[in-house]
Amino acid sequence: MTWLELAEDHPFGVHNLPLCSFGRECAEWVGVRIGDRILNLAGAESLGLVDAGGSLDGETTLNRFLAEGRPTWTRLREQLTGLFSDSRQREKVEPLLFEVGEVRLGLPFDVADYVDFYSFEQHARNLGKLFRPGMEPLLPNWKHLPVGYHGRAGTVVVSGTEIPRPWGQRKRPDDAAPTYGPSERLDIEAELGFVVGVSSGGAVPVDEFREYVYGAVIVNDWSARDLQAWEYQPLGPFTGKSFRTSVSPWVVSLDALDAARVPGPVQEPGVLPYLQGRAHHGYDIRLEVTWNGTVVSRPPFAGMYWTPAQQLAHLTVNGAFARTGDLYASGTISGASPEETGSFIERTWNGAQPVRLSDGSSRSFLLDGDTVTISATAPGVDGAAVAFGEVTGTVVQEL
Ligand SMILES: O=C(O)/C=C/C(=O)CC(=O)CC(=O)O
Ligand SMILES: [Ca+2]
Ligand SMILES: [Mg+2]
Repeated sequence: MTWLELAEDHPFGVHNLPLCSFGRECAEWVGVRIGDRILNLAGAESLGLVDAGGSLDGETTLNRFLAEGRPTWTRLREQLTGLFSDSRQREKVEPLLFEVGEVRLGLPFDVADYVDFYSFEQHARNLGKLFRPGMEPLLPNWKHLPVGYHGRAGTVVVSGTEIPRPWGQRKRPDDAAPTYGPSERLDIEAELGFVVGVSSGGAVPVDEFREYVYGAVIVNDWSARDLQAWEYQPLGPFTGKSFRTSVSPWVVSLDALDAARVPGPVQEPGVLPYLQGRAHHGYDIRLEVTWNGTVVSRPPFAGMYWTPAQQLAHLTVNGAFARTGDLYASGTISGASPEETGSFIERTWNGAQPVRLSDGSSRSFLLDGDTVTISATAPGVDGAAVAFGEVTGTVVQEL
């Protein structure tokens, strides 16, 4: 129960409490969403209403708080639950509340490194068929390690940021030589991104996942398929993906996702010991992809082959540090049917089966002016959903 007059099952109720960076005029703070409002956490800590070791007071991004680690994360969650449940706190808390619709939402944390995996089997099979026709779609390493690459942290942007159509080299099938120009096959990738809080000195075992990772955001890994297809061999994605990557403004904690945990998939062949552990579990998170207002797919995260704990173990197994603010994305989420795919190259099967939008037009890849919005929810306690909010972006012509 809360004095905030929220419906019991509000998807941003006391069971969720996602963190953000927000601002008004020239001021900026860190905050927490409750219902359709945001509590100014920087202000709350400076007034002594919460205590996160000074990591919120005066801060405009979550990095210092994320670096504090699990005891502080748990304490803040308990303190906030207390503040929002105890009606005697109302008088002190209310002046620090802002309507979500009246603020500007920023990138919630400074992104340190950005890694993107390729961990959904159906997606890997689909892209294998589309990029390497006639070959075995799943390459020999795929079931032994979570395939991934390092992306570009500096071009991760918050939801609502415009996406200029990237230009680059592409080689059209009938052309003898590559040409330079705007991408003609601009696509999305619907993913979840996990946010590292605590820096590691090296390898993070599967079972220490919760000590290092704070929570998750929705990711749209915009992808220019024509640039990608021409440039990617043998080193992997480069300018076809590095131009922008959008994230949702709310960081949902692993604590809020406990009720959504599902067993990790059975992995056959078995994996090496460093990829094993009890924390090998997934999450039942359901995404929805909307193209100019028409829902075109509902990708199911629960079917992910490599789990977030295994991905972190793998990306640090060589002794690489994980750092506060690292973002590692799951890979495109694509279930078995076209209506569950997380990219348009799969949804339209390379343009062979365009999708019809509610305005009567049809699409294969993105046109200038198109808007894509990805939302996500997970089951929470007592039947109340945990919302991630959304990540949205509109493609604009680069002048
Ligand atoms: O198989 C390929 O060559 C293509 C791979 C990608 O496009 C990367 C990708 O989709 C990563 C992801 O799952 O998001
Ligand atoms: Ca991707
Ligand atoms: Mg990208």
